Amino acid sequence: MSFDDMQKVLVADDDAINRMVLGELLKPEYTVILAKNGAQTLERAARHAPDLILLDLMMPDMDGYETLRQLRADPQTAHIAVIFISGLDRPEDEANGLRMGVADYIAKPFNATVVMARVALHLQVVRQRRMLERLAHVDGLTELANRRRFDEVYEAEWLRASRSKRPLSLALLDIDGFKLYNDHYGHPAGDRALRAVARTASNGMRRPADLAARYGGEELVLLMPDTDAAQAQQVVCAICSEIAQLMIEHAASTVAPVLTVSVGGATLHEHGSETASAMFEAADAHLYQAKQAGRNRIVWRQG
Ligand SMILES: Nc1nc2c(ncn2[C@@H]2O[C@H](COP(=O)(O)OP(=O)(O)OP(=O)(O)O)[C@@H](O)[C@H]2O)c(=O)[nH]1
Repeated sequence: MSFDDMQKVLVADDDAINRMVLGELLKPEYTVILAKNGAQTLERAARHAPDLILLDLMMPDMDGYETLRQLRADPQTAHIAVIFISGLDRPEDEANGLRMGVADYIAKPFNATVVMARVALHLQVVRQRRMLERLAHVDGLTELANRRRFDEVYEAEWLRASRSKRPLSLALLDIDGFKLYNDHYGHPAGDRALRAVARTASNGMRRPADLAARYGGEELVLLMPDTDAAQAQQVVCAICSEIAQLMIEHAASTVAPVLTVSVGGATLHEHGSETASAMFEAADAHLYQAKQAGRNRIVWRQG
């Protein structure tokens, strides 16, 4: 396992000896981040995105409860698993912590083997949760985001664009004559071609906020926040050329000797007053026009 693959544990304790003991204990197996008070915990949690926080309940200035409340209030740190560590073995502290959603509660003085076992257990839960989230959001064949993920992101980006009056571009990309391709080369070859097109589309998206998703069958959707129509068409045009340059033979195509795609696009502009679904329908109508006009082309509208 490389250093980067190691899960990160943040140890928050005002007592230097406790920090050192816990740090030394965890260091062989995890990347350890130390914090000596609540404020440092919040700052380091946001900066390092640890997988788990061991949080001392009794700290001066900001105690564990308040630190936890502030961690939960920040979307960046809200989902980090927390284990409370307390010098007082009081059942009400344990109950309060669990009620506030902490994963576990360890009473001091702690036993090293038990601490390690509990940390390992909760980090395993974190890994499993991430895997489930990934499975729920990723399309198995193409490994692009799936339709559910796209719907979530599109809704959020559309609201953000309307509020900030920044442009938002959306493109629907559909393989030309894919039924003929499957009929001619077989379904497994169709799957391979679809994966290659998906990879090319995804590689062609340049910014971190861009999203390529599989919308259905052989239809992909590309979402480009903060991108105007001219910029988006440039990106999409480059992706279409890359797809043609894959030179995936398509002998049955009525369009070209290689696999091509058609694209319908729409851009939400500063003055746009439509809804997210109307914008999607506009892109879909343009895809239909691109197909009607002979395929292997892009039709775009600026709204
Ligand atoms: N191999 C493979 N084929 C798929 C997959 N999803 C959808 N398809 C096929 O894609 C084809 C889409 O057919 P149509 O909607 O008629 O579109 P088309 O043949 O591409 O024709 P145009 O889009 O009009 O150019 C169907 O034959 C589907 O079976 C998939 O995951 N793998």
